[in-house]
Amino acid sequence: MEDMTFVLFGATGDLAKRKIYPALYNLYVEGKMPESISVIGLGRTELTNEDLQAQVEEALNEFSRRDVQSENIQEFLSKFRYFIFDAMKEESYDRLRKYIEDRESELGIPDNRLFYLSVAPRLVEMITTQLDKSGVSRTNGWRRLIVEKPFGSDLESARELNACLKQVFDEEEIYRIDHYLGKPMVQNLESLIRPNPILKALWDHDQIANVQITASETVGVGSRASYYDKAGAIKDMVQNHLLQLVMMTAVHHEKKLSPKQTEEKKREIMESLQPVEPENLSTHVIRGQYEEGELSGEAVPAYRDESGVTEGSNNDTFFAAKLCIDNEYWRGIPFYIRTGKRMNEKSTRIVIEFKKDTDDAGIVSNLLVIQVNPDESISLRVNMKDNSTDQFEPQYISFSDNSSTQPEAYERLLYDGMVGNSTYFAHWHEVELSWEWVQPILDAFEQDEVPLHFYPAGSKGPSASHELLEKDGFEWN
Ligand SMILES: NC(=O)C1=CN([C@@H]2O[C@H](COP(=O)(O)OP(=O)(O)OC[C@H]3O[C@@H](n4cnc5c(N)ncnc54)[C@H](OP(=O)(O)O)[C@@H]3O)[C@@H](O)[C@H]2O)C=CC1
Ligand SMILES: O=C1O[C@H](COP(=O)(O)O)[C@@H](O)[C@H](O)[C@H]1O
Repeated sequence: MEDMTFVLFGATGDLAKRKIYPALYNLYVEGKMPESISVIGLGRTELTNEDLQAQVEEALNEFSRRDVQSENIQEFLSKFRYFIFDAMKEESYDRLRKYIEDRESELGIPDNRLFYLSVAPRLVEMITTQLDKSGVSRTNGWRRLIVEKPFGSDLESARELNACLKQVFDEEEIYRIDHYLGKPMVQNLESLIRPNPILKALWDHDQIANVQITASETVGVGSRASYYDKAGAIKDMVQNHLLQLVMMTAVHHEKKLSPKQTEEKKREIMESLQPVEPENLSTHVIRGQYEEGELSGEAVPAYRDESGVTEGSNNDTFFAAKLCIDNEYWRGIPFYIRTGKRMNEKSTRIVIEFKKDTDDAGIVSNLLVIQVNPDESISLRVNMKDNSTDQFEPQYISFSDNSSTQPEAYERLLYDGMVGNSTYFAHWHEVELSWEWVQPILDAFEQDEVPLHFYPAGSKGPSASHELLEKDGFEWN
């Protein structure tokens, strides 16, 4: 890997502490870092280099999947420098350029620069424009920009943001993070299907009855009401993570695909995704919000009673929909997606339900269950006869790998960013097409044209989401 400077905007923030520092540390321990790297953390808070290094160490102790090793921690921390920086002040950028250049000379490294914008979306345009104007991003070596979610707050703002980034960086240099693409099981989808003819042969509308993608959470809005009450599940989870899971599941892997081919296939999936017709909005889309309820034996408040939520808010904390992909593989096969906060379980999974070819008593459809989160497993539901009762009973053939040695999503994505592999980042066309699919639904939510269904906290979501599948003769698995 080439030596570089890693410029972290938002070095004092929550994401840096919980995800970025642990990811960098684990990469370092595994030897997946450049020989020589300059990490420059930026923020307005007045810190010294030593203060930042102490904060990084504290974050590692709290959040790293691997215990901090006394023999290497000092060397790791010595790579970090802190630079006091206000993104809104133009003069900060000239000073930053000089600071980066001085450190590059000190370490004798080339001007390869990775800019990670772990800051509020409102700062992204200003930072990108000023990086160019000040020359910070004009390098002889390579330069890359990692941008956090959310990427825009609707179709128009996403296009504006992208236009701004494109004035400075080429698409190949922009790495839009969607941490679901960093999850090992999502990255393994291709290697699950392609080398297994038994699955590859079944991966289309002749054999599959429906696909179900669930991302349920037990947490509520927590302390994020100021953001979440405007975003809702649709912007927070659906426009990005769930639609990425749809793309990754629907891509066909007849042969090994190059990153570019994967990108094109994902784009084709989104182009084939049918918009929800206005007359189907209230039947194919379910908007929900949690009421008070119980989780792990504890009473939890209704969304509307959570701190920071607007009184009488109609924000969606649950979203389910029926999607149709009109291409040769998936025509006629519904994809059902759902996500919600304050559900009965934390689980992200992709379930492929196969068609039944007999209605014999006790026979159930075969299911391939790909558990993405929190545990990773693959299981296949098959029909087995119980010899003692002579009845069919569903049985599961399962494989799971829950070892803590697996690199986490941010580790994988940061590594890819450092080596310049953008396969598991969201490319602009995917992001734009996702917003295009979501936008009419967002508009309908804003106009209150889609009913809001309430569900008790700790439940499986509103009954309307179950009816969505029952109408088609299915149920959520
Ligand atoms: N936290 C999370 O779990 C997740 C976060 N994200 C995204 O990551 C990004 C960062 O989130 P998070 O870390 O939670 O946010 P925080 O509010 O915790 O941190 C914001 C960071 O931005 C810095 N900052 C704010 N204003 C300025 C400024 N004018 N100039 C320079 N630095 C500034 C702050 O530093 P200082 O105050 O010192 O200036 C701080 O380091 C956001 O886009 C968020 O949507 C995405 C997924 C999950
Ligand atoms: O991006 C987000 O994801 C988390 C859920 O992520 P997971 O990896 O725990 O499944 C969600 O809680 C959060 O609201 C959202 O912003």
